[in-house]
Amino acid sequence: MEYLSNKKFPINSKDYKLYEEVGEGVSATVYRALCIPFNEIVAVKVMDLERCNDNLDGIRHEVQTMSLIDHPNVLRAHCSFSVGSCLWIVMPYMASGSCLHIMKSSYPEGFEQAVIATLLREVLKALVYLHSNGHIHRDVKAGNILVDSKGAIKLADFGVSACMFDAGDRQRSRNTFVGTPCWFLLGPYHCHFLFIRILSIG
Ligand SMILES: Nc1ncnc2c1ncn2[C@@H]1O[C@H](COP(=O)(O)OP(=O)(O)OP(=O)(O)O)[C@@H](O)[C@H]1O
Repeated sequence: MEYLSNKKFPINSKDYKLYEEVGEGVSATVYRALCIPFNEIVAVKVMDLERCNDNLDGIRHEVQTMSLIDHPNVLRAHCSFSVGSCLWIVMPYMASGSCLHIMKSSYPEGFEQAVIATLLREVLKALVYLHSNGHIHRDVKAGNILVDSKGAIKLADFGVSACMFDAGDRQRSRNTFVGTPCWFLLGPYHCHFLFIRILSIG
């Protein structure tokens, strides 16, 4: 089981070698990279803070959440630091990519039921952990369920997550619609169908 370790990842960009791009989101580009002192492959999410100027609070929240979480089914950050106008978030590398990517490349008809059941169990364990610690993910989708080289499943991307104990603006933000259009139109009572749809159609 992988829980918080005392391993201190370096917070200097010179200690990392960026390889190819492995993903691109609305706010960031993700690279496979080498952490040179540990000789360990990691993923580095590079966020251009100038491009996300109006959402610095959200980014701070994402980084804080990713550094504090400690559960085998939730993707955590090893460390984060700024490089010029960018923020680098160093994470474990999830070699098999997202469920969306796996479906698009190998299962265009969607996963088999047994695979869906396994993915569901792992994602639900992540959600139980997050909810019991006061976090709401708010963007559960196939592109945010990542798989590593050994088949371990982790929920990623806390860009629009919220905290149940937040006050002020962030508290109000819990009552707004965020995430990915099409998913948020479904309410919590449709959760079951939502998961089946996430994993069987994409
Ligand atoms: N640790 C990782 N290992 C391997 N690939 C990753 C990792 N983190 C992210 N990716 C890839 O990069 C893509 C984009 O990452 P992420 O969702 O964190 O960016 P984003 O800008 O917040 O995305 P969104 O558009 O969903 O808000 C993911 O869908 C995935 O394919």
